[in-house]
Amino acid sequence: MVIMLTQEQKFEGLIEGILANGYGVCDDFLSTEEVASLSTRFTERFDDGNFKEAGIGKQSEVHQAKEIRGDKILWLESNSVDSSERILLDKNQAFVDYLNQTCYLGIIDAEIHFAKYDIGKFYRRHRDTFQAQKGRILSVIYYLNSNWLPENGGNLLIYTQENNIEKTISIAPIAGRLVCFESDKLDHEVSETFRERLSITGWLLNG
Ligand SMILES: O=C(O)CCC(=O)C(=O)O
Ligand SMILES: [Fe+2]
Repeated sequence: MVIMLTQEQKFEGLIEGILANGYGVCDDFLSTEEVASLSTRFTERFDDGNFKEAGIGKQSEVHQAKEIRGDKILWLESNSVDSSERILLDKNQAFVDYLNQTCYLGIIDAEIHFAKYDIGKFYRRHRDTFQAQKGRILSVIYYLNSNWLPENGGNLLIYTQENNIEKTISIAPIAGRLVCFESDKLDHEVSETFRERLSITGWLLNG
């Protein structure tokens, strides 16, 4: 039997995960139709030619960054009027409102980008609050990859501590899934992908 969760139950599940383990995972956070609409928009915007190689700090460091991360990104405008982008921005905002109401996180803004990893690309182990990225409290990643198979690689690896022993959690970037974790607490990486991998990554900011 398929159990359909309400949006509120999905938010609760994510928050429980973060409190218990440091990260939350919610499948079907985006519906099949929403994934399709966002994927089409993603491709349109990529084809416009405005995606940039992602950096790891200042723009001048993009060159060295290639050893560390290989994705191409495009930032979303928070006031976008595109209907597909609004689906994502409004759902993200609904989650922010719920977090603020129930956990008093004081989130006042979000920065969100499309990210495309071509075959052979990866993002080495890192934390999301390096250098000037203060104010990031939660990282959110929405995945858009239908029919993702284990042999496609490209997993999000999250490193957690259990009784001082490091544990690696491997999460596949499957369509509709949202992963959320505290930006300053968890090391994570994207393992090499063997298929084009599309996602939308955001940071919820309290300053
Ligand atoms: O795409 C992912 O699974 C993680 C991406 C990531 O860690 C980042 O952009 O900082
Ligand atoms: Fe990250």
